Amino acid sequence: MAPPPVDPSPNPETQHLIVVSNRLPITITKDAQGEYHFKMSSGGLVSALSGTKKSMSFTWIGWPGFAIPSKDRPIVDKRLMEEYSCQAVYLDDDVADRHYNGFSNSILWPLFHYHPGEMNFDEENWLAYRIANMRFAEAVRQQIRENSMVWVQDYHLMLLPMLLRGLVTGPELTREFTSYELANITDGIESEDFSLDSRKTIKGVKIGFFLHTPFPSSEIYRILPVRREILLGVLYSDLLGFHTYDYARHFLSSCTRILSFPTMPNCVEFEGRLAHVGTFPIGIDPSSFTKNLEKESVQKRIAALEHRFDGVKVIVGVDRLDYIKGVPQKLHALELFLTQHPEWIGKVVLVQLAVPSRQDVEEYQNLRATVNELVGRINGRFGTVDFMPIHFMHKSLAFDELCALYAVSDVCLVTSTRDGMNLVSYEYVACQQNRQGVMILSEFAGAAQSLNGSIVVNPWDSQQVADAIHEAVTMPAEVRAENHRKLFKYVVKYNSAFWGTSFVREMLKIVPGSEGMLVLGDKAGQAVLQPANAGGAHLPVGSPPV
Ligand SMILES: O=P(O)(O)OC[C@H]1O[C@H](O[C@H]2O[C@H](CO)[C@@H](O)[C@H](O)[C@H]2O)[C@H](O)[C@@H](O)[C@@H]1O
Ligand SMILES: O=c1ccn([C@@H]2O[C@H](COP(=O)(O)OP(=O)(O)O)[C@@H](O)[C@H]2O)c(=O)[nH]1
Repeated sequence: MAPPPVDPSPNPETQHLIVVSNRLPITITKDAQGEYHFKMSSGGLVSALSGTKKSMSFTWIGWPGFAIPSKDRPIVDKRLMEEYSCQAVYLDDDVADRHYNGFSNSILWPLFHYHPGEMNFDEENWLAYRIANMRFAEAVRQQIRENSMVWVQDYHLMLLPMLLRGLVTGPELTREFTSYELANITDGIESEDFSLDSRKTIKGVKIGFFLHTPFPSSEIYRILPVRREILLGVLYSDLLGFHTYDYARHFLSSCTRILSFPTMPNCVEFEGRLAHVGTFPIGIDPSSFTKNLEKESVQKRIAALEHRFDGVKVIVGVDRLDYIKGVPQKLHALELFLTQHPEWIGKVVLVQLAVPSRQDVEEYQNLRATVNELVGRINGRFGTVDFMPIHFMHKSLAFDELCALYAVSDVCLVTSTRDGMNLVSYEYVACQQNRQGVMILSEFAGAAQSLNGSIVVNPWDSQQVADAIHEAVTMPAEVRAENHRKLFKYVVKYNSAFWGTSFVREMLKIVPGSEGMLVLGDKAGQAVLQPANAGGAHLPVGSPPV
């Protein structure tokens, strides 16, 4: 079967793209009068994809974040589609809770961030994960047409590529292995909406998947009781993207060790098809920060903060209150620094913003107590009537305030014990054109592979982090300027639009078979496999790791 001709200059700007993520990028609220309000949300994935939106048109499908009664759904759906090009996936409260808190954030999240001790595997939560993924598959199917490109985001939706592939491939083209695996995932789940009986072939559909978290070493990954199902779930994608080369490499070795599938450096071969694997480091939309800093109100706020912290070096920390962000490690290092350098007491403050996150999950509640205690202890030890070394806020900040805080800070301190990328480090660099502050970055954040010009530290080594704080607050202006120049150049060039368009361009280069699979030839039922991009180096696509 000859592959259809490929457009030699694929153009992401004209592509029909369906983005699917757990959360919609819109925060929906209902007031006392029963009226609905819609607002663009904040957060890493939202900011990255908002940048992409400038250069591509897409429909975004996701969960609205809370239960919306059936009678209200038509009006919500209408506004979402007309004003934001979005479609909601409605989940029952119990399914939503078990899918998000129970499976995604209590099993996959801790495991992917090397915290197997925090992992609580539970069959009910696994069932909810499968149900939620099926609901998403059904919602996406409503939008799919011939040659659609579907781009699935993150660990909440790792079964979706397989379920979608099942829905857009007619029974006549579905191989036995796939039928068996689909039955395994959907087994025992009654659904009016999701029925494999109604599947039919829709030609040219391409499916991409991007993981925003790390993919752990196969030695950690293999702990997962449903390790096979999750790997197979994403392998039905045409292109799988990761932030760093290491995450991609870990994924490939898990495919070899757990599934015994043949892998090449940039793809996995199975079921007569190829799943391509690539590295696409995400970025931010730097202009949204630089432009915001020009606003008069933000300039006034910067002046007020500079006055407030006159003569004091400000270290900023901006983290969701998550155990992966290494906030206790950061506090220990600050304590050590102040102990070893008492001359800096009263002259350095840490402004730590801890954004509330996933508060229904027990580990997050425990972390809050630990952090509160540490902040109290350090402030009690080094604080005076006039001065507190840590300004701690457990809240989220408005964008203007966040930009002003980034801009007035002399140092940004990121001590994540694992972090897929860490966009805060990029945002800090974007806001530092005037001050040219110092970026201290954990080697365990994906960003450390790209942000050349930072001081890279091991957050578990308190002495090293304390030394880095000292180096940062005493760094000569010309060294700061040179480091910032490199960092800023990188952040501007490898921005979120670059990330999004690079991924889509790679998808466009892949040649689908008539059934949307990457089979380039078929002899007597035996697939003849060739990489869609002969010699194509999907590793790395974005920028070379520094
Ligand atoms: O939606 P939440 O549960 O509140 O969590 C917020 C996001 O957290 C995770 O972010 C990751 O994606 C960032 C962008 O690629 C990356 O920089 C960061 O290192 C990751 O932790 C999660 O993966 C997102 O889905 C959540 O929206
Ligand atoms: O009060 C705040 C402070 C920060 N952020 C944003 O949260 C994102 C954090 O992304 P990152 O990749 O650093 O980590 P994640 O929280 O996604 O794991 C950044 O875009 C921040 O600007 C936010 O939404 N509200």
